[in-house]
Amino acid sequence: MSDQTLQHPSPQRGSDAEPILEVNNLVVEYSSFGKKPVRAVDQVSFALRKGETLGLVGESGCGKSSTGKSLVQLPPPTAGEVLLNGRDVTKFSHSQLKASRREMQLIFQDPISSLNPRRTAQQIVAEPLRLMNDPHPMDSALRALSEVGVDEAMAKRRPHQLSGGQCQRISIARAIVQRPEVLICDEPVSALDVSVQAQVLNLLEKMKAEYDLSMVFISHDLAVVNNVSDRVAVMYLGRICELASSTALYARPKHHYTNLLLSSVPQPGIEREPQRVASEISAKASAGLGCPFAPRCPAATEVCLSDRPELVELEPDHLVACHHPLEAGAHVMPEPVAD
Ligand SMILES: Nc1ncnc2c1ncn2[C@@H]1O[C@H](COP(=O)(O)OP(=O)(O)OP(=O)(O)O)[C@@H](O)[C@H]1O
Repeated sequence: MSDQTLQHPSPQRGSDAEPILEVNNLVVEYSSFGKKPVRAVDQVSFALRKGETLGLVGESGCGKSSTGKSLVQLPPPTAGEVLLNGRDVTKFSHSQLKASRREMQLIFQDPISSLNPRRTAQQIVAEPLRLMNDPHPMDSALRALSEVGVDEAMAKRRPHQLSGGQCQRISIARAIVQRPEVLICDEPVSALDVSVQAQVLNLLEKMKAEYDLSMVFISHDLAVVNNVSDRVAVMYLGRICELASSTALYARPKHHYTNLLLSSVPQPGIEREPQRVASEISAKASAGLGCPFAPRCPAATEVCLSDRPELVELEPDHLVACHHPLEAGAHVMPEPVAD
């Protein structure tokens, strides 16, 4: 298989697989002086099963990055639990947190700016190894870099002398040498040229299999998320609105927002009508009650404006937060609400 072709993820992990990470009622708020705090993440709960890749998808600003960063306490969440192997990292002391950071590594979107510009690739990867008391950190760094496809000549260069794809390989090596159990990848390929995206995704897959990692994969790109994930959580305005296996979610979405996202992926030869929404529903929903998607939802009714739907398991391993979930086989654009 060519290095540019996307390989498929490992076989799906069953719902009985043990969770390595459990997130309960996570809230992230940003405060700025004299202003009302912005609630970026609102009561988000999910479990990451051992060995799986869980995709986190949604439009820009829905809270994906805030969720990912708060898992590694950068910054810590405003409320909620983050249980790594059953231990709540939000309650950790400074030294416990330092030790646990190794277990959960974050890969950032912009690889060049996430690396120290004054260090060579080899020094960057050697740094955590030194902290881990590796007796030969520079040699080990070189081996780790070679494993991710960075040769000795490139290892002597600084980030600005390398391409985005090469820098992302260095970020992956820096994370992997710390032998994490969980990798949180925040839009790891969206800043890269399309031609190198598949190479980096394949490298992540390879590292995941080799080092027995579990992964949270954050992206706004539905196609990328589908390719790499065992299960997918869809976020809308700070909340998870649907969570299911990638096969079920893409073939039989139950939430109208997931359906809208899937329908807006351009398909050759298919033109879709834009959705219209009743102005009365828009006005009521902007009061902040009920379902956050109601102003855009073609199926919204009174109950959607007054009661916030909880995320419930409608089918085995398929969770939806909706008062009027789509029936099986309804993966088409529903009729818009009349004005
Ligand atoms: N440091 C911050 N201070 C204040 N508001 C923030 C901060 N970071 C994020 N936000 C706000 O929180 C909300 C969620 O942002 P977040 O970056 O988590 O979303 P996202 O889904 O990852 O979007 P994107 O893909 O565009 O990064 C947005 O309204 C954003 O403006």
